[in-house]
Amino acid sequence: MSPGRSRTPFGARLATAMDVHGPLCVGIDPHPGLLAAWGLPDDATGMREFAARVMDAVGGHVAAVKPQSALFERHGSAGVAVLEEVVAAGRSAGTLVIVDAKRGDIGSTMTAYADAYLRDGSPLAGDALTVSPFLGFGSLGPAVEAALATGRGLFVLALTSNPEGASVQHAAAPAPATDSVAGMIAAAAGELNAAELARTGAQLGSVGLVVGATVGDAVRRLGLDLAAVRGPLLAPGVGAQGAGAAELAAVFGAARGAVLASSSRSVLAAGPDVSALREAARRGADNATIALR
Ligand SMILES: O=C(O)c1cc(=O)[nH]c(=O)n1[C@@H]1O[C@H](COP(=O)(O)O)[C@@H](O)[C@H]1O
Repeated sequence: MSPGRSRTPFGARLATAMDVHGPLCVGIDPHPGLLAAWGLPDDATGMREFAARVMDAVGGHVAAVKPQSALFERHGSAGVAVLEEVVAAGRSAGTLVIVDAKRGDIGSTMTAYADAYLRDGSPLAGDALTVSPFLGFGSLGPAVEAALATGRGLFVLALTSNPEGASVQHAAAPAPATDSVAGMIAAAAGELNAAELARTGAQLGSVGLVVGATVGDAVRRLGLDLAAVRGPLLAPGVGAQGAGAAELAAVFGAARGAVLASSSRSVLAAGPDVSALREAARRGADNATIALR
């Protein structure tokens, strides 16, 4: 894939990858407990072997992988070097890499995060980045600009899978708006996608949302029109956090065609055997395909 402005936008690349492999993203979360279960040391060498096995198993076989940055950062620069290797392995395998670093900062420092995670040639730049809009959606401007300029994508936290998220994300926006905070985030992403899709003619924009598969009836209760976002909807919470096929179908309704279900521990628990991992990912993708049909 050639870097730079000529690259097909992330939303279009993700739509193709989901068509080919099914709507599953495999999270690469080297938790200490998983390293122990795989007989690996809790250090950078253990994480390197862990990540290499996951990439051997699923690289070229799933729509996307999502390395969780904090779990690599635990081992400092040696751990971050392993994260960089995962990004490079995804590129070699032709598998989209969503770096889950949940970055968000005031504009001037957001520019530096954008440079680290969304610039061609940066060793930490995958195909998309998770970002936090809770310093104001506008603070993400430098990331939006960098992502769209380089054919990358963003997943903006909107309705997160953890129970504590509701206390902020379900809150009503300040008057005169009537939307919830999550609704305002969805609307802002939708505006960016409308502009991108008007330019490119693609079906799916590059500014996605994170909406946990565990959020129950929140989408309906808050009146969110997720289909109107016209961007990908990353749905963590499938597997270890308790959501399954029924929850995926119920949470996303008419927007289900844009959903990329995400599972980490429930797939990784099948390791360390590479073929067992690949089989677990296959099963996850098949289940997501059926649930979101
Ligand atoms: O942005 C994320 O990836 C994310 C958002 C969210 O709302 N909930 C959530 O669980 N995640 C991430 O998704 C992964 C879920 O892992 P499992 O619960 O093991 O499938 C973790 O890496 C979380 O940090």
